[in-house]
Amino acid sequence: MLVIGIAGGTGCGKTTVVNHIIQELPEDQVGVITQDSYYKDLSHLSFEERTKVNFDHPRAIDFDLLCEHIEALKKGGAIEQPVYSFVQHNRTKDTLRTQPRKVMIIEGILILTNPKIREMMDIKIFVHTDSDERLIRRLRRDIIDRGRDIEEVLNRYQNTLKPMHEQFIEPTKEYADLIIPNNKRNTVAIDIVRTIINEKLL
Ligand SMILES: Nc1ncnc2c1ncn2[C@@H]1O[C@H](COP(=O)(O)OP(=O)(O)O)[C@@H](O)[C@H]1O
Ligand SMILES: Nc1ccn([C@@H]2O[C@H](COP(=O)(O)O)[C@@H](O)[C@H]2O)c(=O)n1
Repeated sequence: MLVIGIAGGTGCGKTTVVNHIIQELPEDQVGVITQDSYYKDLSHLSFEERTKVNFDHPRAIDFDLLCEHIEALKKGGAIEQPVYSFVQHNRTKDTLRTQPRKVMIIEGILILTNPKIREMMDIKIFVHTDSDERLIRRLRRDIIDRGRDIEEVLNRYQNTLKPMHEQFIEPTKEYADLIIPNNKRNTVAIDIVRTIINEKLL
C-alpha cells in the first residue's frame, strides 16, 4: 500500500486537491481518510462548550485511533471511519466503512505533526496557500457549508487558528517531500501526483 499524506493550513485547498487527484483514478484502488473524521468525541460537553474548543491544536485529534486505523488498513483490514459534523462540533453516530486500497490518501491540517503517522507515510505533501487567501476561502466555505457566520470565523481565526497554524502547522512544511503552491489551481502538480499514483497502480 502506498500512503500519501496531504497537509497544509485550513482553506489551502487540501480537500479540493485530493478530489482532483482521485478524479479519473480507479475508485476501487484509491481511498481517502480525512483527519477531520478523527476529532475527539466531545459528547460529554454541551454545544456551547464545544464551540469554545481549540480545534487547531494537535490534542484535539484522536491520533491513537487514526494510527490504529492506518495500521489496520495496511494489514488489509477495513475500518469504520468516524463521520464528523462541523455544525454540531462533534462526531456523529455514523461511520463510513473504508476498505484498504492500493493507494491511501490521508489529508488534514495536523497530520504531519504526529511522528508515528509521518513514519507510516511514503509520500508527504504540503499544500501552500498564502494566509490571506486561505482566510477568504475559509470565510466563504464555513458560512456556506459549515453553518458559521463572519464573527465566528474571524474570532476563531484570531484566537486559535492563526497562532496554532504558526506554532504547529507551518513548521511541518519541513517534513514535506513535495510542496504544492495552490494560490491558483495547480493542474501541473495534480498531474504529477496522479502520475506517481498511476505508476504504483500498474
Ligand atoms: N486553487 C483554488 N483556487 C480557488 N479556490 C480554491 C482553490 N482550492 C480550493 N478552493 C476553494 O477554497 C475553499 C477551501 O478549500 P478546501 O479544499 O476545502 O480546503 P482545505 O481542505 O485545505 O481546508 C473551497 O471552497 C474550495 O472550493
Ligand atoms: N468543530 C470544528 C472542528 C474544526 N474546525 C476547523 O476546521 C479546520 C480544519 O479543517 P479544514 O477542512 O479547514 O482543513 C480547523 O482549522 C478548525 O478550526 C471548526 O471550525 N470546527
